[in-house]
Amino acid sequence: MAAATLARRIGRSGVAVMKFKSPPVNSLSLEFLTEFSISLEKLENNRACRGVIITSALPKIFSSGLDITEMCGKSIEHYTEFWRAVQEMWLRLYGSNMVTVAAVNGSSPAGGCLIALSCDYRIMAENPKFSIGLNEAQLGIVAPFWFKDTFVNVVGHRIAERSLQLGSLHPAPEAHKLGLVDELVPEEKLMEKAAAVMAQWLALPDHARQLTKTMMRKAVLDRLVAHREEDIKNFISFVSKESIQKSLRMYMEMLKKKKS
Ligand SMILES: CCCC/C=C/CC(=O)SCCNC(=O)CCNC(=O)[C@H](O)C(C)(C)COP(=O)(O)OP(=O)(O)OC[C@H]1O[C@@H](n2cnc3c(N)ncnc32)[C@H](O)[C@@H]1OP(=O)(O)O
Repeated sequence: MAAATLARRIGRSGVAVMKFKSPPVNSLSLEFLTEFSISLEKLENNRACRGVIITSALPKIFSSGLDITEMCGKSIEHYTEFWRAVQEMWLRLYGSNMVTVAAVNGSSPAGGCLIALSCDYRIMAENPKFSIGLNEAQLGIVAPFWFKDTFVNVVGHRIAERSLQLGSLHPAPEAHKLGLVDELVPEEKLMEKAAAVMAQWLALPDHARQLTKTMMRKAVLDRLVAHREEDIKNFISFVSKESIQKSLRMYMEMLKKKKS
């Protein structure tokens, strides 16, 4: 692949560390998503690997979510390929047999939040400037049902309903209070804590933990698998609307203006 987005390392403990490295903000482009899914598949098939810690190599940003330029002014074929790659990434991560720990060392809106939500445990740097949440509504777009299902499974229906409707990005302390992240630690302790949590989860017999995880997540995973093509059609029809294209363009302009 042209851009090296990820680094992987499997230690003697059977734990891989995956670091997102796609400057400037780890946005989830088609290339990034494809590389991420392939990396997950390789780790999944590697018997030496029992767990993965996902973090960012960039300062202040875990991931800025789906790459908005992939959803602006592109062909139907491109939207199809892109959305299939988003689905594939989620099916692999949410359905992983490995223990997955997100070490959230920066802001994590929308698709970035989905990645963290799809892990078994989330530890975030206790910096109130870092925020996390499914903010799709703020862009004038709607989080798909499987983003919503993943969110509900973590924080419960009421918190998810309010947070999704408002497109809230929660500063780290609030995210912790809502249960969106499991723990806050000083940024310099993040990886040490992630390794300790990982060791705790890996102390259990794999088969019992894996079957329990499958039992908890299967219904939500099966729902997307059963409606995958319909979900792609919905995405294309939604994102192709001129009103949605306009919202996305305006949002990108707002991001650029913010700088100047
Ligand atoms: C239609 C069905 C549902 C589809 C579901 C979609 C889910 C999604 O994930 S949508 C994406 C939602 N993401 C966001 O709302 C995040 C937007 N970005 C930010 O809020 C900020 O960039 C940041 C907090 C992540 C980082 O702020 P910082 O000040 O450090 O950097 P910036 O100057 O804002 O950005 C640098 C550079 O990157 C571009 N960029 C940022 N985010 C994205 C993105 N998600 N996709 C594409 N490009 C992005 C930004 O425009 C800047 O570009 P330039 O340097 O060219 O100006």
